[in-house]
Amino acid sequence: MNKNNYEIIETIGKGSFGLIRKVKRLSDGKVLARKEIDYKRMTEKEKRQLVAEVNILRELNHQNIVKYFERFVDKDKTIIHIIMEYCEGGDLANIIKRCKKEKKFIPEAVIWSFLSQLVLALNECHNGGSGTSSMSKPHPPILHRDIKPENVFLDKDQNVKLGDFGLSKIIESENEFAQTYVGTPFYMSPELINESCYNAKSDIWALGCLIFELCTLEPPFQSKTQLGLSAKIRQGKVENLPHQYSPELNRIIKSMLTVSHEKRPGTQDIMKVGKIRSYIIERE
Ligand SMILES: CNC(=O)c1c(C)[nH]c(/C=C2\C(=O)Nc3ccc(Cl)cc32)c1C
Repeated sequence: MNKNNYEIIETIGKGSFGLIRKVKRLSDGKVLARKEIDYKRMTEKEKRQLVAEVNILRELNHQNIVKYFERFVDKDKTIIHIIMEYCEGGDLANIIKRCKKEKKFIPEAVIWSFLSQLVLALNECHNGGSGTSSMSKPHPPILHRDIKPENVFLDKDQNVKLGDFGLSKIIESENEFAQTYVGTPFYMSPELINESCYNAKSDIWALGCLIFELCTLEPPFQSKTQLGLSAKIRQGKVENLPHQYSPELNRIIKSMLTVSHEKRPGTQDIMKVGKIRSYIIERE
């Protein structure tokens, strides 16, 4: 297969990496998304990360992770094309933007549904394909490392899809951790500010920030300066959610924003929480 097997419908996203296009597969008319990455100016390390991203996507097969179909390289233009599932609902950053504009909060039931689906997606990554609704072959733990509203997508049925593993990493050995920090400063965890290692609980922190932002339409920690932001993250004081949200939702978000990553819950702890456990049982 090559890029001529697809017809471009429109450009749907732009990022540091390149473009995301909505395309139609000519063989059967299926609508898909094509991420186009120009590797011309990439360092060897960035090229290795790009190969890692594709290899990770190929390993993961889960209904809450964007599905990978194929990839091909256009050597003349030094562009790699990654074909993935199309998510008609776009990303959560746009949902948050629209809610702010319309001064509307997201209903609690939707928040629980998004949280449950993302915990299942992260469980798939962290626990090597052993989780519920996993269709992946067993694989080493995978850290996403850049969970944020721009990297979470919705399909036409309001199913949530964790996407863009552009900064993700396979942890090949027990003692291996991702060393350098990457990702979004707003969602940077305390352990990273203290120059510790990025680990699975750092993804949980970022997920807690994301769910908090879905409820309040603002990130939990904000400052005009990186220094001020780091101080607030280290302090870990989390405001209560708006009154229409339940104490149970407040509790689970605050638990995910526990400063000590050792005391912070992992995916399997969160999956035991009432409403999430019910969601999982109902879905099986
Ligand atoms: C304005 N753009 C959109 O609403 C939008 C839509 C309808 N889909 C997307 C993005 C993706 C999409 O539809 N499938 C994807 C697979 C992987 C990645 Cl990294 C991104 C996507 C976007 C950004």
